[in-house]
Amino acid sequence: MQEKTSKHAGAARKVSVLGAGAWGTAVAMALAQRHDVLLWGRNAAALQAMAAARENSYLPGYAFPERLQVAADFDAALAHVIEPGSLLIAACPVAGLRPLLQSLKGRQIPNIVWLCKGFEYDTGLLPHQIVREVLGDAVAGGALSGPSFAQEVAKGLPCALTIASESAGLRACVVDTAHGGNMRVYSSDDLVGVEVGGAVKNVLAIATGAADGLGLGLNARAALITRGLAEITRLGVALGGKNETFMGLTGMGDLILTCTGDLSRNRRVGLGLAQGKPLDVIVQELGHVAEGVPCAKAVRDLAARLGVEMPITNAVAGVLFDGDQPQAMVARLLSRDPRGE
Ligand SMILES: NC(=O)c1ccc[n+]([C@@H]2O[C@H](COP(=O)([O-])OP(=O)(O)OC[C@H]3O[C@@H](n4cnc5c(N)ncnc54)[C@H](O)[C@@H]3O)[C@@H](O)[C@H]2O)c1
Ligand SMILES: O=P(O)(O)OC[C@H](O)CO
Repeated sequence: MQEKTSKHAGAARKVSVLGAGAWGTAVAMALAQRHDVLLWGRNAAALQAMAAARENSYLPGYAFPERLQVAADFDAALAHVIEPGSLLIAACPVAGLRPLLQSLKGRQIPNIVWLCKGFEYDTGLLPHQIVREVLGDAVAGGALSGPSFAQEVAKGLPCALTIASESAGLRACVVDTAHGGNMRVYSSDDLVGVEVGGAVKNVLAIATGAADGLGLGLNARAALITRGLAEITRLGVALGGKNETFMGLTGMGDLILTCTGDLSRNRRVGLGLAQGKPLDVIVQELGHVAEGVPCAKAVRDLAARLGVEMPITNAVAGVLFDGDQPQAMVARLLSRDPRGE
């Protein structure tokens, strides 16, 4: 894992990353160690500043590799990946995925990979379902997910991710492109399981942040993470995911990272709620997306429709949207009837 160039590292490819937030930039930087990467963002002024400084102010102090170029021209980003075997990466939040994909409709695009973790707020759809709705079945696509803070990846620290796709060709292309150096990439055909794990862990990180912020201790934290994993698994299996996926990188792995790592924006939402800060103030202070907020509402609605029990998610949604106090969230969880584990 510490080797600079793995023997599995594939030949240089063309990659375009659409979305120049923290994660899109960190992934672009990692891939530009070996590939020609073009990073596109919708804010031309921010892109110009990045091109001049050779860094993104979201990730201060981490210089862009030579093979990373930035562009505000959407057509140029698509032209960059015209050759077969190239990779297009959608790196926006879930809320931006549908509009971004709509601008790809009717264009010639290669394999597409998305990095967002959540359910769409209004529809309750997972990212792959949005991709299918907008682009149809003809385009091979997959979700790249797993425990990964942008700052650590930008710094070049080791991480392990999973590419989930129903297309074996897409999985092979992504492994060939991204596996190597300090990044390990595993494959899975369980798109639903991988996406559900990545989405719901954000809600549970809000719960854990709130519990830690209230000083409830490490025992409470471990209980929330463990029962949270049971909750993720129940929903994921009900939606067609595989049980074992939730024990892997995109399930338990990402849940542990996000619930315990102070780099997590979702955990920081929970810490802020415990301090009594209003949600809009917390979100404004973050300056980044916290997917667990819209996801809590989408998951609460979906679980109710499916008859899946999700007490921690419901308690988080109560604090976020119904004016419940974080202390009441804990009391509500503790007062549930005893049951078999
Ligand atoms: N930051 C991380 O450590 C990390 C790690 C793994 C996964 N993710 C996931 O990646 C996604 C993006 O997170 P981030 O950290 O980059 O968020 P961020 O808040 O740092 O940046 C989001 C970026 O997306 C852009 N954007 C929004 N809507 C868009 C649209 N329609 N078209 C193009 N660009 C659009 C914004 O302008 C902004 O630059 C989220 O779903 C997040 O959960 C983040
Ligand atoms: O900062 P968060 O809470 O959005 O989490 C980032 C990544 O999803 C961790 O894998």
